[in-house]
Amino acid sequence: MSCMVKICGINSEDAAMAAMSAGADALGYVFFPPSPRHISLNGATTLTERVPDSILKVGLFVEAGDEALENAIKAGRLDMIQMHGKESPERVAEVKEKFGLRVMKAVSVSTSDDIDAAAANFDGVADFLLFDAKPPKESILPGGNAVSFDWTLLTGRSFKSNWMLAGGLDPDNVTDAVRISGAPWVDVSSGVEKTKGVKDARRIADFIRAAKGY
Ligand SMILES: O=C(O)c1ccccc1N[C@@H]1O[C@H](COP(=O)(O)O)[C@@H](O)[C@H]1O
Repeated sequence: MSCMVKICGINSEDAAMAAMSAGADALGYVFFPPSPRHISLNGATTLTERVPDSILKVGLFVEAGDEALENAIKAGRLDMIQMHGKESPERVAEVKEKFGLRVMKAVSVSTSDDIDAAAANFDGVADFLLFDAKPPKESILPGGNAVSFDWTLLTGRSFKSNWMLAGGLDPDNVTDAVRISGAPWVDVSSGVEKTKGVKDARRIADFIRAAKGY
């Protein structure tokens, strides 16, 4: 078992270095001010200078407008836009066309109907689908809540778009998550932190080792 890994919520040089030296395939920058992982445009510019082109730089946005996208794309030299709000299929297609970048659409999952709806609306429209758990009612964040969903909902499913599994993954459960779901990619934030918004180098390394089956 081996899969590709995105470490999300990278907001310090230590975190970026820990992820890259452990073998991360993609880094995520959160451009959503309410998040404890939020990174400024200047912060993204500084970090990106240390990231080789071989590592995918993904900007996470929640219902962002064109100007915010444009500024962050330039600052972080982004390769992919992660849309983690209630964006429509039309908006996904528009952003792809306007900015010429890959787009990943996050989908909140609690039942198989949610996966069917995502497939109907976004499969083949977004370059990547990102299956994440539905946020708890009290959360102000649409993701990054350390909540998982039933991975068997994805067992045996295939999509035209590439896809990632997210939500409550950590070094202890990612092996099972990949085996059960068949995910080609995993995405993690909370599960590799020591405190909210602060990444833990050891947990990042353990997570990547487990996901890739080293
Ligand atoms: O990480 C955040 O703060 C965040 C904020 C707003 C939307 C999404 C966010 N994170 C994404 O949520 C999933 C699951 O994260 P976790 O591992 O359960 O903490 C992941 O795709 C993050 O990129």
